[in-house]
Amino acid sequence: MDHSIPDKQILKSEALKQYILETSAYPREPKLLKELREATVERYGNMSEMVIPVDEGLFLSMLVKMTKAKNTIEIGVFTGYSLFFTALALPEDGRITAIDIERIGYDMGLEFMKKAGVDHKINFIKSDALKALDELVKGEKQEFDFAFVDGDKRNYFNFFERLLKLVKVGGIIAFDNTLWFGTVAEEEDEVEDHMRLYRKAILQFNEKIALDSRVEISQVSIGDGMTLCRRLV
Ligand SMILES: C[S@@+](CC[C@H](N)C(=O)[O-])C[C@H]1O[C@@H](n2cnc3c(N)ncnc32)[C@H](O)[C@@H]1O
Repeated sequence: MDHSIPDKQILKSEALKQYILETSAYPREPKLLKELREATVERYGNMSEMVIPVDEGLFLSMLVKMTKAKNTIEIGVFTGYSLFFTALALPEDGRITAIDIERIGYDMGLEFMKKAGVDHKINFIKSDALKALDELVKGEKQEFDFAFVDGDKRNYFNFFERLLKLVKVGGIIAFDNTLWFGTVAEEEDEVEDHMRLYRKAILQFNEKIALDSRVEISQVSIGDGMTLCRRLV
């Protein structure tokens, strides 16, 4: 009999992903978030895949609560599914600065956030994220406790440099999609052309961040991969 320990690869199949979603994620998804997720699928079809999965949303919510974050920042809003999770997790006087180059998706999500009574926590900035971050760095000093980055993969390291100035020492900067649909572990010629540009950017980002002594990191195998960076200096 083979008693060897199997690989620590948790998601072996699509069926296992569905098991996680159906057993522990969907039953815990707040009603208005479910409505927003479904409305996003209806309006955006395949593009709705950009939204973080429900289990990752629940993880994000728990991170915000565990770190007792009050002032947070998000890059890449789309229809606001991850933003909504964060806004619900924040205390009543919490604040989230949300940046996206487009506003149309946010406006759709905002209707659901208003119904939940959390819209007052959100400061939406319609801008290219790098430009907005540079302005925040130059502007009146403010410290964020937590950051979630989910937009413009090519600029992840540039965002990281700015966020290191904006997030407090001990604060968390979380980067989404750091496994880029699993393509980080595939050869370039196995990867579809339209996925290659961001795959390359994510590969470079992952290598750089792994060696960066200014942060402690943890690569979490949830959703499409989430890398947590805790600022050390
Ligand atoms: C993956 S979606 C965000 C999904 C969202 N976090 C969620 O889970 O519901 C990425 C978003 O980043 C935005 N984006 C892309 N490039 C950007 C840039 N340079 N500056 C700001 N936002 C950008 C896009 O408009 C898009 O809405």
